[in-house]
Amino acid sequence: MIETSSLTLRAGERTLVDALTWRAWPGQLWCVIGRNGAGKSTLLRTLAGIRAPDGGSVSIGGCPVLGRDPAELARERSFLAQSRSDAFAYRVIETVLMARHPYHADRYWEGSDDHMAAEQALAALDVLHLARRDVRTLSGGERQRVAIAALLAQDTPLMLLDEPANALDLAHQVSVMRLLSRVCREQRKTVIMIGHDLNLAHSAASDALLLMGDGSWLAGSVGEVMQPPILGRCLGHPIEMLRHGERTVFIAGDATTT
Ligand SMILES: Nc1ncnc2c1ncn2[C@@H]1O[C@H](COP(=O)(O)OP(=O)(O)OP(=O)(O)O)[C@@H](O)[C@H]1O
Repeated sequence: MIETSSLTLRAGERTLVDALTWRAWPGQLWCVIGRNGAGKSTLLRTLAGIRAPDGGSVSIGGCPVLGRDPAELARERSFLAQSRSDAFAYRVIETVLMARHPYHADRYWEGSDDHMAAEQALAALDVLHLARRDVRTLSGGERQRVAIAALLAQDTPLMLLDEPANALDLAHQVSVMRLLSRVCREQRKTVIMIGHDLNLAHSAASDALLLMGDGSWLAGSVGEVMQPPILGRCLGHPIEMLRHGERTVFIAGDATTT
């Protein structure tokens, strides 16, 4: 479980998040929603313990994230950054095996269990066939799926993902959302992801945290907070919600009619 207490985040003169007191439980998949610059990535980095809060605190499993032993923290939470650069010619399998290092207390080399976890994660992301490739030769979407595979292989109770659907084609956007939803449900993990696609978010998430851009925020179940008037205020554009069979579909409304 991750929780924040009166968490405040600032950037220059702006308050991005004001006094966020919030909890996410095992089995929940939260989507963080807000317009560009609202503070979503800043929040996710703070939840991961990579950035210090400007006020308040973040705890994972009941212990503050700041000051935690890095190896211990890496067994508690994994983090997918919005972008990455590959300076070295690692093979795909090696980049995923690196995610297993938090489990190596007294050895450097990976064991057969690590190889199995890495290969299973690559297969789940449909990139096992790329295992021997130099990561620098991958397409943007392939590289993103390898990064998500590394997160799965890290096998932490809490997964934090900054725009996991970035660079993915439609089929992989849907399959990655289904995968995250499944690991949440079946393995009782907690997933917090940032996403700009309301339809993907609604299809996968159980809960949503809306950052309104002025420091205020709203947290609740998807049914409670993913409502057109609230989303419209959050995103600065009218949103319409349609029913299509069993599905809920969000579309951008006509700004000139409001
Ligand atoms: N060092 C800094 N000084 C001033 N402003 C900063 C600094 N670092 C970040 N910011 C600002 O903080 C705000 C929040 O940035 P953040 O990356 O968290 O936004 P975001 O909601 O993830 O946006 P996006 O949807 O574009 O990814 C942005 O307006 C950014 O320009």
